[in-house]
Amino acid sequence: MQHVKTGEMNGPAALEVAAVSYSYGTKRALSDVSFAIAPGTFTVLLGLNGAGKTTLFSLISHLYNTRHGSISIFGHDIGRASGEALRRVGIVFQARTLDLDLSVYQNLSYHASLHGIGGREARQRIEALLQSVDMSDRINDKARSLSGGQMRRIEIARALLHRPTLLLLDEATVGLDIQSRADILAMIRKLVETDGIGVFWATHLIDEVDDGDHVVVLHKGSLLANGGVTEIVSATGSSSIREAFTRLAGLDAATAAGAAS
Ligand SMILES: Nc1ncnc2c1ncn2[C@@H]1O[C@H](COP(=O)(O)OP(=O)(O)OP(=O)(O)O)[C@@H](O)[C@H]1O
Repeated sequence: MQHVKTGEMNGPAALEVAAVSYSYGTKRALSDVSFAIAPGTFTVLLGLNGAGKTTLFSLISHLYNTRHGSISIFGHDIGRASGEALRRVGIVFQARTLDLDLSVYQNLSYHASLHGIGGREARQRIEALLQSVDMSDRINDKARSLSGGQMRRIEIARALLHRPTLLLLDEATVGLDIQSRADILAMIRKLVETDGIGVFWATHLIDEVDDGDHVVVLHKGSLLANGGVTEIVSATGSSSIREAFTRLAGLDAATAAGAAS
């Protein structure tokens, strides 16, 4: 297997993962993973099922303790200064997490109050965010009545309520139709452009990667590449990111094709 590491950064990284390993009992899920992502960029965490993406997200969000290695967010260590680190992060988990029996507004205002945001301020933020995810007309509807894509939009709005500077999304488009997938991805890319929010987008879908993206390639718990798409493509002597990924992960054609859709 080839390994590609590229890219330099000045100042504190939005996210720095240093020599992180994690095991479930005897099952090794992450092996000595190190990379950093710059503030305000769209970075793709690309890996097939079982690569370790959700495990890494669980460590970054402090659901699991990092026992080997360290993780910091804008220079704040997730173990030693978890409050400082986590208030800069918004997270959309792979599994659906809305309370189906509450309205859209109630789901969001509950989350706002967890962050100490209440009253008129909460209402204003909720209305502005619902507008930006194009869901204003559903504010009083029960979450249960929304489609999968609409629920994802509400989860994204919720993750942005406390104004994080780094947004993590774990397989955010899973289970959605092609149009909803494209809409959600475009919406998130626009956030990076207009609001300067950094995004760390985990996916197994190579067609979600754009030429200008930073990509972190994870395979069977190991980091295989970390850099710009064009850097990774040229460093592997490939003609596309799909071919680069196939080469890096040592995949056969059938497995690589499965990463397309
Ligand atoms: N709770 C657990 N107990 C034991 N092994 C686990 C557990 N969770 C994950 N694993 C294993 O750890 C490895 C990484 O899993 P992880 O869910 O992090 O990968 P992933 O890239 O998110 O995959 P997917 O896209 O399928 O969610 C896999 O081999 C998986 O079987």
